[in-house]
Amino acid sequence: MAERTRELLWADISQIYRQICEHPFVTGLTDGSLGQDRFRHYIVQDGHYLRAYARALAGCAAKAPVESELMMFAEHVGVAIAAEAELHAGLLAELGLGAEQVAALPVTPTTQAYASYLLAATASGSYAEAVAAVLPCYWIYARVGEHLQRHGSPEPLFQRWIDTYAGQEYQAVVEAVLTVTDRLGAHASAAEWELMRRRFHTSARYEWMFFDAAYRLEDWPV
Ligand SMILES: Cc1ncc(C[n+]2csc(CCO)c2C)c(N)n1
Repeated sequence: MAERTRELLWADISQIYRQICEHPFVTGLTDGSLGQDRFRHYIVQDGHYLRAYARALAGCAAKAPVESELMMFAEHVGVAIAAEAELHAGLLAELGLGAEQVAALPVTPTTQAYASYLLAATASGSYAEAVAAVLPCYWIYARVGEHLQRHGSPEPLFQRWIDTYAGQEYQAVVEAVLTVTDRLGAHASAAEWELMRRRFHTSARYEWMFFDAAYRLEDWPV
């Protein structure tokens, strides 16, 4: 039997995934060496990212051909806004930042680029393209969460973040999206399959860049 879409897609980004696991931001979460300033940068930018991501998921929901998938993506919109916002508010309070201070911190270049890319891909592409674009966010975090859980973190703040993505509940969410992806890939034309691969690969690159931007405390150069 031919390989499933998920295996073909993952093969394209396995190198990027390894580079994420080896990135000093990610290794710093488990060995405790990640500075709080870098984690704070990440969490603030992630708040901005999640608001855009929720809209990208709403784009997937709007394009879904069946009600079960419309409901699934619509539920994930709620999760991205509510559950993660709660995690962020808790983490930011512990990092000494209030909601007003956070709102005053602008979107930085990589966040802007990734968010804009997702919104464009989900607004202008087919359903299959849209799902391929949002998939790395779900899938890479599930894999990174599992990876980090095996090591654990000496820093309770980092461990809380790890627990969110390594949990069974979250892993089941990702499996449901992968099931949709497999079906879309199996029915895609050659041209549409190439677009799915490209969207998936580009978003995976942005996932690496997102960690890297936080590590560099990225800001606008001008
Ligand atoms: C840059 C970045 N990429 C992925 C995630 C993880 N994530 C965000 S929303 C969502 C699905 C619905 O909850 C998942 C898995 C993140 N937080 N930040």
